[in-house]
Amino acid sequence: CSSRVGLSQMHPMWQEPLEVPGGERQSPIDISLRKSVFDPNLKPLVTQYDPRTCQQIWNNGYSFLVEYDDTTDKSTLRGGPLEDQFRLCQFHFHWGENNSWGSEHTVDRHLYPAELHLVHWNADKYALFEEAVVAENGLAVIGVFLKVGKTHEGLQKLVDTLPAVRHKDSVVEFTKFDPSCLLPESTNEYWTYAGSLTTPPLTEAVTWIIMKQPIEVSHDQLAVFRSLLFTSAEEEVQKSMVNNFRVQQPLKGRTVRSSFT
Ligand SMILES: NS(=O)(=O)c1ccc(Cc2ccc([N+](=O)[O-])cc2)cc1
Ligand SMILES: [Zn+2]
Repeated sequence: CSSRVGLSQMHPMWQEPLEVPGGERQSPIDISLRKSVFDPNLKPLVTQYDPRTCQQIWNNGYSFLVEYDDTTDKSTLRGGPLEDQFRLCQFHFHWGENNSWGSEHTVDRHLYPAELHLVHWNADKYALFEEAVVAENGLAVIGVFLKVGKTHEGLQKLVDTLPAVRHKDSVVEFTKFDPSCLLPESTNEYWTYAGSLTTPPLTEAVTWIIMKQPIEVSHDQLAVFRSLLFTSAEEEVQKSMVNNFRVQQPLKGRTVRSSFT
């Protein structure tokens, strides 16, 4: 998908801008269980992902992105808090240097070792990803927490490809991958709130949908994530790609809704 737009200004430890102009709905946030509000009108999520739209994996110098062909409505998300149909553009992860931290969102301040983001844009309202990115609620990102446990069989195909994209700007073909294998069994229990991209350009265009149930991956699978590099092959000093998460942002009066009591 075309999320390559605007990535050039991104570099590993990009300086955290103190305040994004009009930053009233920044992400990530801490999800407080007692402050979230059950909304009985929230619908079940409907994902329809076609593995044939999976194209490649790209190390963009901040994470690795699995990119999908989003020129048709073959891989879509609708339902949940969403009014429109959204197209899957890419998914990527954020993780730490060890298993004690790495997620961007937290639940009652609980940190997970990693977090998956499935990025979708509103194809009912916009013709291109680039348009949706700057539009209020042009994007919908599903967040899934990762915890250390048994090996995730579906993830292993992806993990085996990572050494081929060790350096920044490397790309490798990656096909026939169905990202629904990375969703928890129950996708009916989630939190949702209005937020932003967690990396530049930090635009406030995202409806966040955070799954309550984490997925389990093995210690060794996470270790392969950490073998990736922020730096390109030409650079003398190689830097391990770890801690690629943003610090938590103020809620600023926003309400986090839950689809469950
Ligand atoms: N971490 S996250 O909030 O899910 C996230 C999702 C997608 C992107 C990719 C991206 C989104 C938009 C742009 N842009 O408009 O220049 C550039 C890169 C960046 C960050
Ligand atoms: Zn992300």
